[in-house]
Amino acid sequence: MKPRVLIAPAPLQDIEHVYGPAITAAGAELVFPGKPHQLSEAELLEVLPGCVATLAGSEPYTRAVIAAAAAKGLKVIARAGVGYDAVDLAAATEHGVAVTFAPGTNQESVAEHTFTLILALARHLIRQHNGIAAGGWPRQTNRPIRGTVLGVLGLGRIGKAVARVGRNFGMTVIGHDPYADSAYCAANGIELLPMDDVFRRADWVSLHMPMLPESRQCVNARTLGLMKPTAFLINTARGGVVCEPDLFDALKNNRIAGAGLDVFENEPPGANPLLTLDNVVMTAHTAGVDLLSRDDMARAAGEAIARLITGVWPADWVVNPAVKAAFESRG
Ligand SMILES: NC(=O)c1ccc[n+]([C@@H]2O[C@H](COP(=O)([O-])OP(=O)(O)OC[C@H]3O[C@@H](n4cnc5c(N)ncnc54)[C@H](O)[C@@H]3O)[C@@H](O)[C@H]2O)c1
Ligand SMILES: O=C(O)[C@H](O)COP(=O)(O)O
Repeated sequence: MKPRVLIAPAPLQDIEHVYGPAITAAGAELVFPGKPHQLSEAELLEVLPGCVATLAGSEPYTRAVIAAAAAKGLKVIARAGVGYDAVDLAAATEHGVAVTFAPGTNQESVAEHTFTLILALARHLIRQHNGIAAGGWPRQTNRPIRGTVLGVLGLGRIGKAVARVGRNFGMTVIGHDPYADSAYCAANGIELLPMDDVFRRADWVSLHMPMLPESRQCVNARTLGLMKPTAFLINTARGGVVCEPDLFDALKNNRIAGAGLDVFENEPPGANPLLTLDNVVMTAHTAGVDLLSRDDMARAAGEAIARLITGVWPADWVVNPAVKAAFESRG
C-alpha cells in the first residue's frame, strides 16, 4: 500500500496540480478529507491516523492529534504557510514528527493586504460604501497616508515588505524587533526604536511578529494607552498577540482611531464584540493567501513532504531540527 498524505486545507484541494506531482513522484497517494471548512481537532483525529504526512493549513495539531497519528505512522506536518503556532511543536518533537514551514512564500501578499486595510481605514471605504448603498451620499474628508508614520512591529520577511511599501507611499517608517537586522533597517530607511516608542510615535501600528509566549497579548491596555488617539492598529499577524477585550475598550472609547483586523483569537470569531464597532475593518484571515502566494505555499509544502518521505532532510524548512535523530530512527 502506498503511504498516504493528507491534504488538510479545503482551499488547496483544487490546486492538486501544484503540490501533487512532487508527492506522487515520491511514491505516496493524496487523501482529501472532503470537508469545505477548516478541520477541527475531532476531524483530524478521524482522518490523520494512517497518513505518513499532512500538508497542513491552520487546523489544530494538538498533542492528542499528534500522539494518535504518530502511533499510526505520521512523520511529517508540512505547513503550507508561515505561522506554525497551531502545531504543538514539543509534542511533534517528542513523537519524532518533523514540522516544516514555507518561509518567504507570502510576504508580498500580506504586505498588499496590510495596505488594503490601511487604505480602507484612511479612505473610510466601508462607511462610504455602506452609506451609498443605503441611499446616502456620505462625503468625508479622507486621511492621507503619505507623510504619516508607519510603525512596524516584527521586521522579518513580512515586516520588511510592509516597510518597503510604506516607504513607497511616502510614509516615515519606524519599527521594533528584538532580533532586528539593523544593517538592513539602516540601509532601507527604517528607524529602530524600543517597542513603546513605536506605539507612541506611529500613526499606524502594524503587527508582524510570530505568535509566541513572549508576544502573546503584547498589544494590551498599557501599550494601546501609549498610542495617539488619531492612530490605528493593523493586525495581520495572529489574534493572540492582541488582548481583544482591551482593544475593544480602546476602540469603543475612541482611545485610538480604529483598527484593521485580519486575524482573531478565535477564528471564525463568533460573537466577538469587536464585530459590532464601526471603526474596525475586518477580513477573514486572508492576508497571506492570493493566487500567487497560495501556489508558492502549497508547492513548498508538497516539496518538503516529498523530500522527507524519500529521506532528504530539508534543513531550511524544518522548524524542529531536534527531531532529526528520532525522525530518522523511525525509518
Ligand atoms: N494573516 C495571514 O494570513 C498571515 C500570513 C503570513 C504570516 N502571518 C503571520 O505573520 C508572522 C510573521 O511572518 P514572517 O514571514 O514575517 O516571519 P519572520 O520569521 O520572517 O519574521 C518575524 C519577525 O518577528 C520578530 N519578532 C519575534 N518576536 C517579536 C516580538 N515580540 N516583537 C517584535 N518582533 C518580534 C522576529 O525577530 C522576526 O524578525 C507569522 O508568524 C504568522 O503568524 C499571517
Ligand atoms: O501563517 C501563514 O502563512 C498564514 O496565516 C497563512 O496560512 P493559513 O491561511 O493556513 O492560516
